[in-house]
Amino acid sequence: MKKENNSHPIQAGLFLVLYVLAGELSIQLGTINPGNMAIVWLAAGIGLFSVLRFQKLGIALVFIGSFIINTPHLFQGDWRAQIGLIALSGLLFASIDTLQSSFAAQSYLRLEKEYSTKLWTQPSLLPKVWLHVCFIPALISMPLFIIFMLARGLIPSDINSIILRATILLLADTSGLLLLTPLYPYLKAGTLFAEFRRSFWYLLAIIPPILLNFFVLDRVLALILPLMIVIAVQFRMAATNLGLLIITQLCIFFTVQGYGDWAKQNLVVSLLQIQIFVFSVSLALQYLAQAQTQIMLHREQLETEVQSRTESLAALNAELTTLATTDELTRLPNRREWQVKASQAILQARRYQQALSVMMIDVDHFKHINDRYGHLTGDSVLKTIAQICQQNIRGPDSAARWGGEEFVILLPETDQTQALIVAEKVRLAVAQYVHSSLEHETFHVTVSLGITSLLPGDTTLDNLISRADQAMYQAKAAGRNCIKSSETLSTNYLQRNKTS
Ligand SMILES: Nc1nc2c(ncn2[C@@H]2O[C@H](COP(=O)(O)OP(=O)(O)OP(=O)(O)O)[C@@H](O)[C@H]2O)c(=O)[nH]1
Repeated sequence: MKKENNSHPIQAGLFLVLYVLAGELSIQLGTINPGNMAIVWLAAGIGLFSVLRFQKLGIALVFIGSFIINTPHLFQGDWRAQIGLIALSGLLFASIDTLQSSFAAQSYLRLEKEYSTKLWTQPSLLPKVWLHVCFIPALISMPLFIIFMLARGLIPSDINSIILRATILLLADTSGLLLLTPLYPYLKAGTLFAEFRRSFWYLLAIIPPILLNFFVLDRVLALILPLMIVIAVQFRMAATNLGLLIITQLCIFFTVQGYGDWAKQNLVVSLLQIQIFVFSVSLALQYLAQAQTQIMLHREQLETEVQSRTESLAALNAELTTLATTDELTRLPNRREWQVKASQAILQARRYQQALSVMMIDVDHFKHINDRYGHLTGDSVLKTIAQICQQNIRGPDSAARWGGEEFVILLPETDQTQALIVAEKVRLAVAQYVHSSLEHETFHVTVSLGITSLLPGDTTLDNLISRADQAMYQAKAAGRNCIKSSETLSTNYLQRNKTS
């Protein structure tokens, strides 16, 4: 904040210098005499910047700047004799310039408030900016200048000469505003220099065709148009106006020096033609630059939209996949998902002649648990058993909810003996777990387990499921809370284990 305050007077001083330089450059490059009327009055644009940036101080800057530029050009003959009149004329000139800049700045702020960011991205708003910020302020100040200059005898009073000068004056002020106004948003954002650097080589490339036009062939000017179109499309508003500034200044300079196509005519007509050239080219290029900005913005919007939609679609897909493959209650893989995995595991086990076992688990007297403690407690029991199954298997194994109160476990690379050990771990863990009802009643639950292992004749998962199922029913028949294997060996092993 402090820095801003300190830099304020320095910045204001720089703007004053810039205003005077721009005005003097405009006068020195090409003027219509008598009357010292610049062809493109760049000071009008700098005046607009000053008022926009420094408000009241900016108005004072324009007044002082205009007085400094214009007063020396009002001297005619012996200045000592008419010093009072010259000073008064300088003050009047400065007042008209200040009025013009203030009016342009007010219109600019009004439009900016009305359209905010759209003001510089909507090509359809361009005519409005031209009219309100560039043309009307110039139109208001022009008659005042003409009347004043006629009164002081600074311009001829014949009607043709007045019309010509009025037109030149109007176009000069309008084009000064027109070329510089679009640069203000960049100046405000502090990105003008960066924009200039970005487009530097393209802007430099404009100069050779212009030199060629004025020194070698008169028609080469058309060459810069494709280049300017590229600049407008590639770099948009700031570079377009910087390019237009270069073109305009060089065209005025060389024409006044007597070079090129325009110079062959009457100089006044030549300069008028340059003004018209500036207008038509500016209109087309500024429109193109803004249309391109709009296309870019639309593309960015579309890209963001597509990206966010792709992301939400991916999230939705992931959710759908989870829903399609997971059991909602226990969060274990569901039957379909497990069947796919188990079928693949069987293929692999057969291919590499590896062992594989399947375990079927059924909760004992689950109907009774539901009836006694309620379905919510029954659900909680199923979730706990699912967790116990998960906790007692290894990474490559896979537990799933088969349906209702039944679970399955796939045990790749596991033979009958190893499968029995896993089954026993599950059985014991379930039997030892203390469940609690909603009414805080505690109870135990047991499971009956059937296991089977892959046999050479097993071509499908159904073979194993059906054997594991039968073994599980045998466990139920044998009094529940026990393990039965589809092979006699394991039955003996378990019976031995149970009695021990
Ligand atoms: N709470 C709850 N109950 C379920 C769920 N799925 C199935 N059940 C119940 O589980 C019970 C299974 O009963 P049965 O098939 O008669 O078997 P059981 O009572 O466990 O008897 P055995 O299997 O012979 O020991 C039925 O009452 C079903 O309503 C579930 O997701 N939540």
